[in-house]
This record gives sequence, C-alpha cells and structure tokens, in this order.
Amino acid sequence: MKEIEVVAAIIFDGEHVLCVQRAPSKYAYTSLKYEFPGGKVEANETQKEALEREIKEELSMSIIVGSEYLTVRHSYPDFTILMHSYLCIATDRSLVLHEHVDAKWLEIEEFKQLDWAAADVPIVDKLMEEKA
Ligand SMILES: Nc1nc2c([nH]c(=O)n2[C@@H]2O[C@H](COP(=O)(O)OP(=O)(O)OP(=O)(O)O)[C@@H](O)[C@H]2O)c(=O)[nH]1
Repeated sequence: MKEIEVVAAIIFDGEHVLCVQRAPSKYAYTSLKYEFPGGKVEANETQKEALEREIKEELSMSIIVGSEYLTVRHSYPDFTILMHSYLCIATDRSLVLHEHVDAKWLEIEEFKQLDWAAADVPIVDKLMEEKA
C-alpha cells in the first residue's frame, strides 16, 4: 500500500493548542476530521522545513519548531501515513484558514470534544495522559 510521510505541528500558545478541521474530501475517514496542521514532506527538505512551509501555506502562521513528540504509522483503507509530530510554539495567534474549515485553540483537557483523524488519536491520548 502507498505510504506517505507527513509532519504535524502541535502548536502551543500558553495552555492552548491549535486544532484544525479538514475540509470535506473524497475519503470519508479524513473528511471534516480534526488534526494537527502540517502535510507531506517533500524531497530535499527536512521535517522541520516541511513543517514551517506547510504552516505558512495552510495558515499564514509562523511557528517555532521544538522537539519531536511522537511518530505514528497508521493505515487508512487507501493509504498508510507515517506521521511525525513536533511540539511547536506559536509566535502569534493570528491565522488565515487557506485549506481548513475550522480552527480551535483548546486546552488539552478539551481535546475529547473533537472528532479526530484516526492517526491522531495516539498523539491526543499521549498529550492527555501527560497532562493528567
Ligand atoms: N497534516 C496532517 N495530516 C494528517 C493528520 N492526520 C492524518 O491522518 N493526516 C493525513 O495525512 C495526509 C496529509 O496530507 P495533507 O493533505 O495534509 O498534505 P499536503 O498538504 O502536503 O497535501 P496536498 O498538497 O497533496 O494537499 C492526509 O491524508 C491527512 O488526512 C494530521 O494530524 N495532520
């Protein structure tokens, strides 16, 4: 099955983390799900460069990329993703939604309110456990 390498940014502003909702798409299992912003790593860029580029493209935001948090391999019915998540800091809360349909700054305790993409659940669970 096709495997794609993806980076995702867990962007903190104080106690709040940015959660974004994907637009409707052909795959029901990712359509309208919440995720951490990011995207595919292109050839010739590092994971950190890919994150900075994606966050600018998708949200017109700049971030400070910190340490890697958790890598998840998840198989959806049509493809597998290898997703590297990074702890990041927002330099400013302002953003523009170029691709997503919603953005919420939530405290980690509030994460369970959202319908997350399946690949994100281990990241959400780890953040919630460490907060508990
Ligand atoms: N960015 C991101 N993608 C995720 C997460 N969880 C998850 O399952 N994915 C999946 O990973 C894939 C990433 O692709 P993407 O569409 O965000 O990447 P991209 O912007 O480079 O793609 P494109 O330019 O082809 O649209 C999608 O299938 C998406 O559904 C997540 O937390 N963040």
